[in-house]
Formats: sequence, structure tokens, C-alpha cells
Amino acid sequence: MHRADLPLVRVALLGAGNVGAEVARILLEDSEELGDRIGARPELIGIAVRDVSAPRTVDLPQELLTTDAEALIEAADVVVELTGGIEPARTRILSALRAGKPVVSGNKALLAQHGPELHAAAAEAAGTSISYEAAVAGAIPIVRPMLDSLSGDKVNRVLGIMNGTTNYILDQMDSTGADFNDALAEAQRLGYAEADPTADIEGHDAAAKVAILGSIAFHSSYTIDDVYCRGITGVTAEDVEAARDAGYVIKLLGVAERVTAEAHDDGSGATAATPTSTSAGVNLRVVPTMIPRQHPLAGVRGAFNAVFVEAENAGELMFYGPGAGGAPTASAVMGDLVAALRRSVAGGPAVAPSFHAGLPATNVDDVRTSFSLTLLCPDRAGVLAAISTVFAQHGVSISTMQQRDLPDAPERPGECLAELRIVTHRARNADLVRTVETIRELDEVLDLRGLIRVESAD
Ligand SMILES: NC(=O)c1ccc[n+]([C@@H]2O[C@H](COP(=O)([O-])OP(=O)(O)OC[C@H]3O[C@@H](n4cnc5c(N)ncnc54)[C@H](O)[C@@H]3O)[C@@H](O)[C@H]2O)c1
Ligand SMILES: N[C@@H](CCO)C(=O)O
Ligand code: NA
Repeated sequence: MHRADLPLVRVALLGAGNVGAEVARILLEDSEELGDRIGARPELIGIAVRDVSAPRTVDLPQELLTTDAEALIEAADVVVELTGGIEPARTRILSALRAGKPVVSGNKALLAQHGPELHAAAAEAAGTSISYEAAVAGAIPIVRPMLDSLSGDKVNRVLGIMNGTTNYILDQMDSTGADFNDALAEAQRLGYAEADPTADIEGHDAAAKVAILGSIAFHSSYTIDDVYCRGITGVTAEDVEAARDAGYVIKLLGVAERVTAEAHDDGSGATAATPTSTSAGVNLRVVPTMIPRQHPLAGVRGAFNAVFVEAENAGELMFYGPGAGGAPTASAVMGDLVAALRRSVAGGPAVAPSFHAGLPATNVDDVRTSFSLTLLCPDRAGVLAAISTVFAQHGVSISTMQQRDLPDAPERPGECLAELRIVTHRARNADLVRTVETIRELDEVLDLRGLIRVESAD
């Protein structure tokens, strides 16, 4: 068909911030080429903003700006939501879906909290869809490969660096020896972290992405409340240095993994002290984790993201690239928009993701990982025996123990102290927590620090 004869599709854009302004730019610059790809020319009919006179990162035609988002949605064929937050984004998306209009969104906070409701609304209005590639790891294609390319496989684990701000901070701490506060200040100066970086450094942003990706990977609906979440504010320069000395790097990992009822044997011969009848399900968590320097995720530097997928038939896959930023995230939004419009042009109902499996989210108590911890002790006979007895009592098996003598420690002038770095075999989280509580009470232990999970230690 000649370009001039292509039908028009009316696109409403909600939000003209970092990502929205870039989406508007691409739509305005590339609409003819995109029209050829879609078979209909996308026409940006308006951009809903809060303040039409606010400064923008991209020069946008003033006549497209409006504060009446509802009228704009009403007039459109497809809606792109890039305002963020729960309301009014949720209500606006629901009204568009109920009117049969496809929606593209980057709103991870909303998807991680109200995903089931939004998917249900899309499914009820046959022919429509909600797409959100931008919501997980920005530009990296991961949502659609999980939905489509891996839909015939069985995913066992998804492991990712899904927050650029925290990866930048941990990378700075690792490569320059900076402490947490200095690295955070640098991340803010470079514009990676928000002025209020809480959602990034406390792990909430990554937890939202784990809920979204875990739902797709395991064909079950999860929300952010199902994700056990620990941020990086407690990670010290000493932890990072100790990890480096032992051949590891600390990353904030988002994990969604299949838990089977049989996954109890750690290969060490130790018997767990508490019953371990784990029910099958999926564990979802965000935790600072030591990973070996040779692991593919260890090489993910700066503000980059990566997602590592282990699937039964595909084996190990890694998806890597920019996880944030206006133009990169706009690329993911545009991919979803083109795909949704191609479907509309072709006709027929949209294909909904399947969440039929209903695998329950499991409690973190039953998760089995290795742990690293450092103890400060007096250097005298019987100390090691007392400590290792507590580990044995709780069924936690020690994999490696390194001793460093500290003859001049300020804690006890004139006394010989030793620092013990212990890495355990895989153990249940609950058993490890009890071990640590008991060890803290021992007279032989002056300090316990650097308690961090370890991936792939045995
Ligand atoms: N920036 C990134 O790198 C990135 C990456 C992935 C996903 N996302 C997601 O994309 C979305 C947009 O992110 P952003 O970085 O562009 O945020 P932003 O804060 O730069 O932009 C949001 C814009 O929406 C406007 N807005 C807020 N409420 C509104 C309302 N009720 N009506 C009209 N306009 C309203 C704000 O004034 C602001 O200009 C968010 O959901 C975010 O989580 C962002
Ligand atoms: N704040 C997020 C933006 C992308 O979701 C990050 O640092 O990765
Ligand atoms: Na993505």
C-alpha cells in the first residue's frame, strides 16, 4: 500500500517525563517508517501532562500537550502510560482496556501491585492487551522473550541485576573501595539515583521487577508482597573487600526460583535441626548476594542490568543491556507499541499471558543458599570448637573457614584476636538465622558481621 493510503491509528501518550518525552520524539520523527512496519501510521494525537508550561527534556509541539487525560484516552485507539505511580494511572489504564484499547506501560510499581486486575481487564475486553516490556530491565528484551520465546520451555530460575542505581553503587564500592554513602552520592550526581533513592537502595524497585518477571516465568500471579526484599544500605566497604579477597563480588540479585519438595540435600551429609518439609512453589527474593567473579552476572558493571535465565531445555541464557534511561526505555515502549498495533491491524483477539499454574510463593525460611559471615573472636583454645558446635546443632555445615590473626586489634588491647571468615554449604534460611542468633550469644564471639548470601558456592 502507498504510504499516503495507510490508515491512521491514534496514539495517546500519558506523561512527558524522561521516558514519555523520548517516546513522543520517536513517534514524531519516525511515524512514516513505523507506519510501513505496522501497516497503519501511528499518529500522536496528544500528550497528557500535569503542567503544560513545565520545562521538558525534549522540545515537544505545545499544541499536543493537554491536562485532560480522560478526553485524550477517549479519542485514542491505543494508550501509552508513562506517568508512573498507582493512581490515577490504574484507573486510566483500566478505562482504556475496558473500552477495548491496547495499553503499553512502563509502570513496574503498578504492574507489581495490580497486575492480576489489569490482566483480567485486558482478557475480558477481547482483542485488547496490556504490554510492559519497559517495566523490567528497561531496554533489555526480557518480558516478551519470556512470554513468547520461552513459553514452550520450563523455567527453573531467573536471576537478575534489575536495578541500575544499586549496581552502579556496588560496582563503585568494588572497583574504587568507596563506601556506600560516597557511591550513592556519585550515583545521584550522575542522575542514576533519584533525589529520594529509597525505592532503589531498599530493593523495592527490583522487587517489583521480580514479581512481574516471576509471574511470567512460572505462569502464576505474584505481587510485590510475595517478594522477600533486602536492600544494600547495610553493605559495607569491608564486606565488599572481604568478598573481593575471597574471589566474589556483591550484587543486588533479584531471584525467582522453582522450589521442589525434594530440594533438601546439601550434599554435606549434615542433618537440618528443624523439619524441612518444604512445599513446592516459587521463591521470590531480592537480596545482596556474593557471586563468584567468573559468573556471567559478575561482569555486569556500572548502571547496566542483566537477567540470567535457567530453563530445562534451553539451558542458561543471559539478557544484558541498559536497564534504565529515557531513550533506552523508550525503545522497549516502542517495541510494545509496534507489536500491539500490528496485532490490531491483523485483527483477531490478542493473546493473553497464562497465569494458570498457581504455584504458591514460598516462605524465605525454606530457601537454601550458602552464607558467608565473619566472626571476631579471642585467639585461644576451644573457640573454634564452640563455634562449630553451634553450626552442627542447627544442621548447618561449614564449607570453608579462614582465620586471620589480629594481634593489635583495638577491641582488646594486649589480647590476641582472630577474624574467622566462614562460608557454609547450602542451608535453610531458618536454620542459618537460628545459628547466627545463638552464635551472637557465645562468650567466645566478640562481633559477627558481613552476613551475606552466596550463590553457587557448592
Ligand atoms: N526512567 C527510567 O529509566 C525508567 C525505566 C523503566 C521504567 N520506567 C517507568 O516509566 C515510567 C515513567 O518514568 P520516567 O522516568 O519518565 O518518570 P518521570 O518522573 O520522568 O516522568 C513522569 C511524568 O509524568 C507526569 N505525571 C505524573 N502524574 C501525572 C498525571 N496524573 N497526569 C499527567 N502527567 C503526570 C510527571 O509530571 C512527569 O513529567 C514510570 O512508571 C517508571 O517506573 C522508567
Ligand atoms: N531506578 C531504576 C530505573 C529503571 O527501572 C534503576 O536504577 O534501575
Ligand atoms: Na525490558
